[in-house]
Amino acid sequence: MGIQTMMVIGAGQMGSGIAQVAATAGFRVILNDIQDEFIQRGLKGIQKNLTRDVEKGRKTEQEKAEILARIEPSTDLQAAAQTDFVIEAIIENLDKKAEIFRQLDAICPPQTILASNTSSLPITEIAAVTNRPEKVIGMHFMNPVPVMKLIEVIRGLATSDETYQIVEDLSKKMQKIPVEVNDFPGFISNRVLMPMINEAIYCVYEGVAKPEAIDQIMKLGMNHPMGPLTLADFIGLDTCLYIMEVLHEGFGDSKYRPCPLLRKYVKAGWLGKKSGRGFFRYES
Ligand SMILES: CC(=O)CC(=O)SCCNC(=O)CCNC(=O)[C@H](O)C(C)(C)COP(=O)(O)OP(=O)(O)OC[C@H]1O[C@@H](n2cnc3c(N)ncnc32)[C@H](O)[C@@H]1OP(=O)(O)O
Ligand SMILES: NC(=O)C1=CN([C@@H]2O[C@H](COP(=O)(O)OP(=O)(O)OC[C@H]3O[C@@H](n4cnc5c(N)ncnc54)[C@H](OP(=O)(O)O)[C@@H]3O)[C@@H](O)[C@H]2O)C=CC1
Repeated sequence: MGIQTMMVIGAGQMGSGIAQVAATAGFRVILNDIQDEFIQRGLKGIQKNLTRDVEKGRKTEQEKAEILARIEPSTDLQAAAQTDFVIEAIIENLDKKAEIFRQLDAICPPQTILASNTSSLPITEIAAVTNRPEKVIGMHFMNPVPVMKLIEVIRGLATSDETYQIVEDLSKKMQKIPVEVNDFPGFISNRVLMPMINEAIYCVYEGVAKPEAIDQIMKLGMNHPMGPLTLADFIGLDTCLYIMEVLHEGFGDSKYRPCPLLRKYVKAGWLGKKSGRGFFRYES
């Protein structure tokens, strides 16, 4: 199956990054969100990244213009009827994702593959709301999408070999490296990463050290490019909390309990970099 047109649903930090790499790989991309304002914000980010590529001599002005011209904004989910492939990147909420997949199943032609960029939610359950579970798969990009090489590809219980192969080929076409995992809460990436971040938050909560010190220890001592609290702010504290809740509920093990300080920050609207404040402060 030759993929020509894809839809990316959710123009937040992940969706806009995915649209950028897909358009750069030559695909026509319909970038969908509930409000045009969010799409315009996503497009602005893509434009900024491409301008930096031009300034650094990695792309020409013409290539930049061609990539941007391949991205079409749309607030109408019905536009998915024209697509061969859909990647959903809305907020990390099972009911909201299931609702989108239910609608997509009714809108899209039967051959269209429906992928989710979920960080932790069960692909098998998302697939089960559709009449095409063999064509539903997890395609988990890492943040920042234009930079990070990995795509964690998650096979739901019913995902077919053909669907897996198409996603593996597509990932390579987007200059990424796909790695296959099975469908368990948090998959591999966030089952390993998020408890470390949660533990770093417990260290703040218990007054073991200041956020700056915790990050410095992990950067200088473990060679992490970002400390865990800066990384949590970068991912989004709401997303971190949702993922911890999925791990906690999915495994029923208290070792995954989200730190109360994480809950408090999210309730206060301190979502990290995207809201201007999390463990650290950011200028918009
Ligand atoms: C939650 C989940 O479900 C899964 C996840 O995604 S978990 C998060 C996974 N991501 C990480 O762990 C990221 C950890 N951090 C890093 O790797 C690095 O800090 C970083 C790549 C983000 C930035 O690197 P840095 O060396 O500190 O900064 P900087 O020199 O500004 O950037 C390095 C390059 O990345 C690019 N870059 C940085 N941030 C970017 C962004 N948001 N978008 C696009 N490009 C970006 C820069 O342009 C620069 O490119 P060139 O050198 O080619 O010009
Ligand atoms: N942040 C990260 O580091 C990573 C996140 N992910 C996953 O990617 C997904 C998106 O995360 P991220 O980009 O960070 O989140 P953001 O909050 O940046 O973006 C989510 C976007 O989806 C929009 N949205 C919400 N509901 C709908 C809907 N029904 N239809 C269309 N658009 C909708 C939101 O609009 P509004 O603002 O109005 O809600 C927002 O623009 C999540 O599943 C997350 O777990 C995966 C890898 C890494």
